Parts: sequence; C-alpha cells; structure tokens
Amino acid sequence: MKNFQIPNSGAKTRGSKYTGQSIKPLPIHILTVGKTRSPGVQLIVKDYMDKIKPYCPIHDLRIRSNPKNSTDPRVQIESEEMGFMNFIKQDDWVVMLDENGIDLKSEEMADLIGDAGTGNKGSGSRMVFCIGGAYGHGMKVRERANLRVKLSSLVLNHEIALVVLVEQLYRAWTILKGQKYHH
Ligand SMILES: C[S@@+](CC[C@H](N)C(=O)[O-])C[C@H]1O[C@@H](n2cnc3c(N)ncnc32)[C@H](O)[C@@H]1O
Repeated sequence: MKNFQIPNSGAKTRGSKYTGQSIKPLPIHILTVGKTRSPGVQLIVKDYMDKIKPYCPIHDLRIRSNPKNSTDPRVQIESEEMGFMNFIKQDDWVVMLDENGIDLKSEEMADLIGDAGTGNKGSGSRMVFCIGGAYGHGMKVRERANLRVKLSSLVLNHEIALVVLVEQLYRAWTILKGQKYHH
C-alpha cells in the first residue's frame, strides 16, 4: 500500500498578511433566511459566536422565509431578497455566500477581515455575510455584494453553511491574532 502524504504536514501555523497587526474589528452581521433553526445547529452557532465576541462584535439576524407564501421560487427569492436589501447600508462590506462564489483559503478569509478592517479594499462600517434561502440569492444581492464566496464545492443546506461560516470566522480571527487554532 502506498503512503499517503498529507500536504503541509509538519508545517508551521500558516498566517494572514495581517497576522500580528492591529485590525479594526468591524462588526459582523450574519443574515440567514428562516426564523426557526435546528436546536443542534443553534448550539454550535452560539458556541462559535461566543468565541468570536472577544475579537469583534457579531450579530445573528434572521430574514423571514418566503414572506408571500408563494409556490413560485422566483417570487420566494425576490421577497426574501427584500429582507437582505432592507438591512444592507450603503457603506457595508457585503459578502454573499454562494455555491458558485470564489474559493477562499482560511488564510484568505482572515485577509478579507483584515482588508475590511484596515480599509484596504474601500471603507466600510460593518461586514454583512448573506446566506440565502432554499433557492439561493436574487439579482439585487448578487449585484450589491462586494464579494461572492463559496464554502465548499458541495451545495450545503443553509444551516450547515452557517455552521461552516461561523467556524471559519472564528478560525480567521485566530489566524489574525497568531493563535494556535489553525494548523
Ligand atoms: C440550500 S442553499 C441554496 C442552493 C441554491 N441552489 C443556490 O443557488 O444558492 C441555501 C444557501 O446556503 C448557502 N450555501 C449553500 N451551499 C454553499 C456553498 N457551497 N458555499 C457557500 N454558500 C453555500 C448559500 O448562501 C445559499 O444561498
């Protein structure tokens, strides 16, 4: 049997271009669709959000799912999109989570938080992460987003996407602070 070599095994903890620098902690707002959530998911999300809070303010906001109670996916997407657009302000740094977005390494997620906090990619007062509903995002959010990011090549349930996102945000902050979580 051939030995399988783990990439980067034995390597030192990898960092961000901002590791060790002072980063302005822009408040993070995570918007998800649906008022109810599985209790197991909620426990994990709360656990990571509590871990992130010492680094930056973080808020978990819920958009009403299918407010027009329509059977037409287009109507559902457009009505949910209103919830996102009503929340987003002009100077927000908006990251849309999308299965067809760009693929970021964890260190690049840390760079993204650093860029937003230092104003290197334009000024902003909040970071807003948008996770869509059952049929995904509409055109307005797509056009407004500063960046579209994928978390996996797999399509994830929106609650699973939230779990992955909060873990990656926590990981990003530990990378920025040079702490021993990311190896
Ligand atoms: C059930 S998915 C919607 C799938 C739909 N086909 C679409 O086009 O977005 C619900 C939401 O979870 C998030 N999501 C699902 N898979 C993802 C992935 N691989 N990367 C990033 N976000 C994802 C997106 O925000 C998506 O709008």
